[in-house]
Amino acid sequence: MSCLLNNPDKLAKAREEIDKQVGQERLLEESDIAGLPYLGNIISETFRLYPASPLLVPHFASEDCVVGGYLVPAHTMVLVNAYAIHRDPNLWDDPMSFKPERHSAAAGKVDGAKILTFGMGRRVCPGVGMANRLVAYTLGTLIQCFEWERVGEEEIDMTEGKGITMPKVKPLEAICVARPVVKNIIVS
Ligand code: HEM
Repeated sequence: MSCLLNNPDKLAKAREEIDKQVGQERLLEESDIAGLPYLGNIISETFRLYPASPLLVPHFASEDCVVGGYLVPAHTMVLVNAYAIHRDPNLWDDPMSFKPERHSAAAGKVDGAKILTFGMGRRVCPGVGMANRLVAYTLGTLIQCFEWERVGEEEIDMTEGKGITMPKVKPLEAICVARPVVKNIIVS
């Protein structure tokens, strides 16, 4: 939501997609999510720039192994810096910009190996499907039901605080105004 408030054109595009696909007469449902690719692109782009677990979870080499050409001796703790990989200019065009369009089918499929928000391989997060659905369902419903605006002219402060899940230093404050669907649902 912070990224969208700093990029109102992207928020408007997501709202248009939801209005076209779902409308204002009923609430968005889980089954609508597959038909909302732009919403999915927004979530992928947010997970790229702000992975909730930027160093994933510590791994431990039980025996000597070679990863990407580097010897990892037995009993070494390995941390994967997903945050740095997701902002690596060798991997991403204009890496610091919030561009959901880069994940679109039209832009070509993003190599899944470049996005490590949920880890990868044998210990990949088993909750990935549930997490993606919940985030899409929640964000999609917030966009469908309310007009969102920044409190003032200033951009939302995205400064990252201390902590393993990268909290924002300044919690998000925003203005929301109910859209017609809220009245339609409550009245009916
Ligand atoms: C946005 C939400 C979530 C994010 C970003 C996330 C991210 C991660 C990451 C980075 C790991 C470590 C992968 C690794 O070892 O390299 C992990 C592991 C795990 N996650 Fe999630 N997760 C999310 C939601 C969930 C949900 C909803 C569940 C359960 C319903 C879940 C259950 C687990 C479990 C059990 C593991 C340990 C897997 C293992 O070590 O074999 N996660 N998650």
